[in-house]
Amino acid sequence: MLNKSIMDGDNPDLTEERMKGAFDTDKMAAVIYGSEKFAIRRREITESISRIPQLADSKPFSFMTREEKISESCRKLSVLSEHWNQLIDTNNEEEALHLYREVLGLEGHAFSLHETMFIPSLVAQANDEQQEKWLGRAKRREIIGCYAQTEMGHGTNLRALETTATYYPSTQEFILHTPTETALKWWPGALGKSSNYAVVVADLVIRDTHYGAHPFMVQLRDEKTHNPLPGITVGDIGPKMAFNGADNGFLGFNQYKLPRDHMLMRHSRVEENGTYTKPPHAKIGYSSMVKVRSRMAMDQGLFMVSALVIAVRYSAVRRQGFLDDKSREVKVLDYQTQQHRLFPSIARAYAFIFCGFETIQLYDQLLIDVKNGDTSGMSDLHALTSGLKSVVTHQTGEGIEQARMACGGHGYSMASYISEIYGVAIGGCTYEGENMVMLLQLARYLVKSVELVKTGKSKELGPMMNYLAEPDTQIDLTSGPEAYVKVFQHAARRQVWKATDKFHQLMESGQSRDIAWNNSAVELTRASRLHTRLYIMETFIRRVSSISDVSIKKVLIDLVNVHVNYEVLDIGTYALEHVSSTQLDSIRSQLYSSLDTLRPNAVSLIDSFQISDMQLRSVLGRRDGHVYTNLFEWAKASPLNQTHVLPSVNQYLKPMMDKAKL
Ligand SMILES: CC(C)(COP(=O)(O)OP(=O)(O)OC[C@H]1O[C@@H](n2cnc3c(N)ncnc32)[C@H](O)[C@@H]1OP(=O)(O)O)[C@@H](O)C(=O)NCCC(=O)NCCSC(=O)CCCC(=O)O
Ligand SMILES: Cc1cc2nc3c(=O)[nH]c(=O)nc-3n(C[C@H](O)[C@H](O)[C@H](O)COP(=O)(O)OP(=O)(O)OC[C@H]3O[C@@H](n4cnc5c(N)ncnc54)[C@H](O)[C@@H]3O)c2cc1C
Repeated sequence: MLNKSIMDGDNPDLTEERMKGAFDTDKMAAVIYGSEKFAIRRREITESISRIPQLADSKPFSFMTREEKISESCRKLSVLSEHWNQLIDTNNEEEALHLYREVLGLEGHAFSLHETMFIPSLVAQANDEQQEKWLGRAKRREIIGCYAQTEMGHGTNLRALETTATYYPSTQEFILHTPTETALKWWPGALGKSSNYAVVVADLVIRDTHYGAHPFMVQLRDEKTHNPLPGITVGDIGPKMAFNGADNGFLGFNQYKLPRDHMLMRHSRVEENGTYTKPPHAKIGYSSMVKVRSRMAMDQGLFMVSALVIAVRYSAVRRQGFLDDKSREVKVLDYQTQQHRLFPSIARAYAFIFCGFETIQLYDQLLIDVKNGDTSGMSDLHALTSGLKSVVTHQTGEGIEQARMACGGHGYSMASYISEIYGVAIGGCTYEGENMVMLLQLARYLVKSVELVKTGKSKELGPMMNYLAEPDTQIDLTSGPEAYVKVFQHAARRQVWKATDKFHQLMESGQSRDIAWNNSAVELTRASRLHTRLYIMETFIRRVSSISDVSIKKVLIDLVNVHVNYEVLDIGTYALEHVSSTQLDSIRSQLYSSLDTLRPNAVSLIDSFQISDMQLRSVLGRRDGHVYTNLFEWAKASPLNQTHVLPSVNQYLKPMMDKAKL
């Protein structure tokens, strides 16, 4: 049995698909999750969780109010705390994240930011004594922390943050203060009601000099009563588009005193007498953001996969209309339009996850380098992750929305759960740096790279930038995926140079740097997107080439073929400057035949992610494929169906109709 999720009693249409798969889904899971060991651990953790009944949802999540969702996740966290050490290796971040995803899903919970930003901030920014004091407590979950940076008035422009941390040598204390309404911290996840500590980013002020954003470890609530401490105003910012199991919060300080050693001092310091030592790199305080951005390709890939698991399984059991055989309706997955809607996203999801592995490793390496005093890799990783987070969040949003539409009417129902996945995923277009802003950060790096080439310093180009210095060459599209990489290189190079030239010309014409930049910004963001998509394609091909298992490699090459053909067509207007319209026609034909080739493996490709029903929370996407029975059961469980006649009918509708009868 190659697809390990074949079970007796499953919908035969899905079983048929799983039998068709030409590769072993466990082996594919090992490729997806980076190692056989981790793929096995994932399955073991999922299996162990399923044996703890208290970790199951107490009722369908879609029927819960915000309060119920928050209470349910807290209940599960308290159950988890009894089992933590048996379930996972607590020092393994990936195992912990898998456990959270399985048990708590994606709508947020009290520890969402604790693991992803609070602890990483302490790890990267606190000095040894501070880590001694807080890290153990945080890791043991004696305290709950979050990351409070964004304010009501400013999220992007960190230099304009208004919350001040003013140092007074006389008392050796900082005074944290919120001078205006717009200075209220606004948005931080798990801040409103759950966290009792926060890493707060505030403008450091010493003797009237403003040193800009610095991180501080701040206690927000009493550890015994959980009440806010005097001088602190904290609360929930209200319901959001999605993520409503999370208490994103607001936070204000009224002359709140903080001991000197609560500024995180690994990189910058304030001495007792107020002497300030600046960090070895100006942006080192931004590392918690780079950490999360470096994870986003992986996380977003998994969001996209969740939607695709639902849409592809559903498409394999949904029968509507006829092709050749007029005696039986076809699975909608057999329609070319359906495949075109879904398969390129499957390819992107694989590509994002492979990119995610690279950037996570690059961040881990950077952390070590920075600890050893070497900050030279910071700009490269900042540029890479800025572009990547922007492109993957945007494309993930597009892919999930297509997946929803691919499920027809039932996709629109919360039974599919796709709208929640969509809402959560597209939050990523905004958080951790608004996408346009981050594309422009990468653009700075691209422009500088062109300037190096122009001034004969190509040798100093950073990783992935050499193609900017290379001349255009003839492209032979029959030479395999590398030819498509060449198309992307040509297109990205041309756009990067074009945007840079425009920026330079505007400055030469007398515009200031900032105005010239703004007037070139759309072209610059286009350059950043093309560059990033080139990186994604190259990484995908590189990863697939390194695989030795023949059956796995074969299907992944099929997926690469879908990817490269689709991507080149998708940048048609740029590609046309390098390939002819006849060549584009032939790419189109190849795309259609690659969709056809992939078709038998579609279900196995998404099954390979081994996302449990518990995590998926989708009635439509369940592994067993009994869509209609499951859907009816779910609808019957709706709170509206617990009584035949709603009170609102008796109170309003009936009297209204009765009156009309008179
Ligand atoms: C846009 C910038 C980067 C601008 O910063 P700035 O200090 O004003 O910079 P500038 O003077 O314009 O200079 C730019 C320069 O600073 C460099 N730089 C910027 N960031 C980094 C970095 N992380 N590492 C290394 N270098 C960095 C850039 O490369 C530029 O270098 P250059 O001047 O070109 O040589 C910054 O303000 C920023 O990062 N804004 C985005 C804010 C953000 O991401 N907030 C996230 C809040 S937490 C959150 O959302 C959590 C959600 C998680 C969840 O819910 O799961
Ligand atoms: C779900 C969610 C969770 C979050 N969690 C946290 C958290 O845990 N902690 C935390 O501190 N924050 C958090 N945030 C806040 C988030 O990081 C910010 O909202 C984000 O950085 C964007 O900043 P902004 O809101 O100021 O947007 P703005 O910058 O006001 O964006 C508005 C528009 O202005 C444009 N714009 C702004 N500046 C420029 C520029 N220089 N050039 C061109 N265009 C520009 C943007 O592109 C955008 O179109 C969260 C937000 C969300 C949605």
